[in-house]
Amino acid sequence: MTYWAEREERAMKSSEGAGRSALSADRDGEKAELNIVPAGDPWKECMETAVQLALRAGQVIKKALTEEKRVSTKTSVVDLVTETDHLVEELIISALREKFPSHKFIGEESTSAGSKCVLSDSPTWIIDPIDGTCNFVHRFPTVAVSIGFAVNQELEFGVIYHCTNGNMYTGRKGHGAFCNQERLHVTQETGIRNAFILTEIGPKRDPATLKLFLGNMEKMLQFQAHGIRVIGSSTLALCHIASGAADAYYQYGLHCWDLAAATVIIREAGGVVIDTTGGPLDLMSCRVIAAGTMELAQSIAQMLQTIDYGRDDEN
Ligand SMILES: O=P(O)(O)O[C@H]1[C@H](O)[C@@H](O)[C@H](O)[C@H](O)[C@@H]1O
Ligand SMILES: [Mg+2]
Ligand SMILES: [Mg+2]
Repeated sequence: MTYWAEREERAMKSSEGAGRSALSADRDGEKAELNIVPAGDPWKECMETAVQLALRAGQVIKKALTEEKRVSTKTSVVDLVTETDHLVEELIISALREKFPSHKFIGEESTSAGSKCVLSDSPTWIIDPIDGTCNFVHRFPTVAVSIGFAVNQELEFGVIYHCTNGNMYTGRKGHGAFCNQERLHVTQETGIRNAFILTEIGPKRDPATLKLFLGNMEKMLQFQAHGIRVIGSSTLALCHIASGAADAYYQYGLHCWDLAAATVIIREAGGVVIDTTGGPLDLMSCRVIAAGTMELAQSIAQMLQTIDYGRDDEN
């Protein structure tokens, strides 16, 4: 059992059930003996709370994975959402609002319900309650909860919890990135040839989009990339870049709540996260390239045909 799974079990035993916020687990003496949050960190308490809430959310998601689900669709017939997505987002945001009433929140399902997706200078939590909902609906165990945090529009830390294998990925600006207790480092691959590349399909399935998506994959393979994989969770795919399990990731059609936490984790693992044009990352642009090296990221940028998914902050 992983370190975090053991902690999760202890947290569960010290509280009355998954419904209680992680904060009460804290109050029951399950103080997080976290060594991933450096001393004197101004956002220490926030990051510790994020880890506790990710553990709590992970319990709810893991339990619901094999249960019957009520599934509905959002922007397309393959863009799925369940009652657990809503429950988990409400659990996380209500607990954070209670502890940090002046903070702002961007959540995938709140945004989908019409909340404005705007990143101000206020301390802002950027949350994907279940990343990999299509996987979740099909009981495919690659699902995560992602909690990012920004202040003055700068990403400060990220927490991504793999709900079924217990891997807790964390990154704090200027203090490194970890998976459980292990420090993360990206690869040093510089060329597409021999690279192991991850991507995601995105929710559009019209013929023109599919042609562009498959065309981009074809180009990578023509340049003799060793492999391309689509795992159905952009945040966990991005964590694989941070851990060195893959060399690069690109996608059109993800969102700021897929990117926020993972961007800190990759950068703190020594990697780069940029726009698909090769310029600086635009968190709201619904597109990204991440890689262990800037050379590899730029090579991919030169290759890609753009797929337009609009912006998170345009509505
Ligand atoms: O909707 P969730 O939170 O499951 O996020 C997924 C996106 O919906 C996909 O478009 C995208 O392709 C990725 O799979 C991403 O993880
Ligand atoms: Mg989601
Ligand atoms: Mg997502």
